[in-house]
Amino acid sequence: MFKLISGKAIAQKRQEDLRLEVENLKNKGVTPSLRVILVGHSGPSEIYVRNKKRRAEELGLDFELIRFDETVTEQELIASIESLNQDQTVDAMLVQLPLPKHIDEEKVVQTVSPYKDVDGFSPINFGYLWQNNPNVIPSTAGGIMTLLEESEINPASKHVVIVGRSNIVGRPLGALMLNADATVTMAHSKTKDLKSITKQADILISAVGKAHFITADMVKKGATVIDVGMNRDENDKLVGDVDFDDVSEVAGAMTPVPGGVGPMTILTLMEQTIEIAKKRV
Ligand SMILES: Nc1nc(=O)c2c([nH]1)NC[C@@H]1CN(c3ccc(C(=O)N[C@@H](CCC(=O)O)C(=O)O)cc3)C=[N+]21
Repeated sequence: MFKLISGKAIAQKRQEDLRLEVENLKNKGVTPSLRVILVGHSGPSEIYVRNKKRRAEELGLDFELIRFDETVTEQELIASIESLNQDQTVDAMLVQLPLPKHIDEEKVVQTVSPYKDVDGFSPINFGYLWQNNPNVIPSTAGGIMTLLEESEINPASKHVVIVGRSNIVGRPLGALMLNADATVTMAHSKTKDLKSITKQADILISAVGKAHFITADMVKKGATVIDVGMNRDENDKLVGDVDFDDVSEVAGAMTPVPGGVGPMTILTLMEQTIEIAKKRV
């Protein structure tokens, strides 16, 4: 029996509860506010940010996009973050990644106040997460946990294999899975004989960024497969890392792209913005 896990449907279902929460907060005089800093005009970032804006507005959040040209200096960017750190009307912010090469991403991420860091990328929030005492968590990883929970797939005592070790997905997801009592294997580009490892996964998560990367021969029968990839194929169509038609023949449950992890990322971002704002009440 094969189950398609629709992140889009789960996010929609939770969106209504969130809207009511925002209404409640507004009645208490608090409108959760989110600022997104976007540098440059890369196609994918434009789409992700547009989706964030749309969801935020549907919920009635105070949302503002702060744009910089790709020639912005590191100093200018940091000054803008520092002013948001000070701004009492701002609950939460994030700097859309990746940044142009002349800007030190680490330095930028470290400038965001840990209290307003809705992405959970600041070293302090990362540390809390790895100590099994999470505060704000990276939204893609958090969204995947919600998606599994809503699908009644409990990672406890399961073998979870994560392919990809980025700071925005693989690493934080590893921590969340460990916190949820999974046995975790983190595989990556230097892993030898990847297939022998992915084949052992009860839950396989791919966050690699290569179309058709995960094929049926890498998947155990009945496994849950979560696709974090956002790639363009030969025909410029949005596809994940997982060869969907091939893998759906062996997997027990799977997320599609689009409509899988992406909408859950945005939902988690909204949830966490609201959580931060609640502290003001
Ligand atoms: N500081 C920071 N925080 C992030 O959360 C962050 C980031 N940088 N950089 C890039 C990744 C990627 N990401 C996505 C958000 C929405 C969709 C999304 O809405 N996807 C839709 C479709 C999108 C489309 O139509 O292209 C879907 O999967 O159904 C995908 C990916 C957030 N990220």
